[in-house]
Amino acid sequence: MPLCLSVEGLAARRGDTLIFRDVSFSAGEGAVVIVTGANGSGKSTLLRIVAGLLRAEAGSIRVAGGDPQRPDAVDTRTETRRDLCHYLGHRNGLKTELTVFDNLAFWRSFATAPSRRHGLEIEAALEEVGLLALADLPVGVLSAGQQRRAALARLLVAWRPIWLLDEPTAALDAASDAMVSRMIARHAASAGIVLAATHLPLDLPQARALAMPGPPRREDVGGDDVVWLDAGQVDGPGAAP
Ligand SMILES: Nc1ncnc2c1ncn2[C@@H]1O[C@H](COP(=O)(O)OP(=O)(O)OP(=O)(O)O)[C@@H](O)[C@H]1O
Repeated sequence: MPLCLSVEGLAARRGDTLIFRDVSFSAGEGAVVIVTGANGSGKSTLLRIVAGLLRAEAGSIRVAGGDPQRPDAVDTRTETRRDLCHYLGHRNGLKTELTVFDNLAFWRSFATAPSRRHGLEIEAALEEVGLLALADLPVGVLSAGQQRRAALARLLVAWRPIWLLDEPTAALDAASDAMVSRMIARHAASAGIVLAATHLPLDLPQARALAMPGPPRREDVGGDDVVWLDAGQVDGPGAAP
């Protein structure tokens, strides 16, 4: 059965504020979903919840399907949602004092499931993002755009089926935007799933938009009487349907 990420009736609270509710979508292999919405509408929050970094207020997230016999060896019966996702947040997730190569060597060993096919070799990933010549420099001396490109190379050195990308083109020049579009298209074409929040239009004809609904009005959610599901009812990682 093909891999599928399904989000149903998701709601999120930050502090005392209900940021959004009733967010539902599903994304199968090859899907690219672009999350759109105003500043503060909850795009980052949504990605962090799907990544398993924040609890939802209500709703369910399921990753089901996958075929352990295929070369990508995705097994949603044994792997957690966290294992299946690559999350690229606003921060790059790189140690500034380590070289670009050593950062990627860490991510390659950390993010690769033992049974899973490997991603690209580090040199190939660096070539892909145009950083091969800078492999031996500490990340801290790179420009902001170069650091973002090194972070994008993280996605390539360990293959994980679901990419969760928060403003992946932040700090990148126009030519690099096209590189990100290419990376996303290639990942989708190799049975991956991409959920990306971005303010920039990416050149991805197959992408679908998921517009964040904006904060619910108090009268729409029943004022103080509203009862939200316990966050524990959100399905755990890798739950079967
Ligand atoms: N730790 C927190 N405590 C309280 N409120 C928070 C916290 N983190 C985020 N928020 C609020 O949650 C809302 C959603 O933030 P989020 O970062 O998900 O929005 P976004 O759509 O990604 O915004 P942007 O387009 O500006 O990146 C914002 O109003 C933000 O101020």
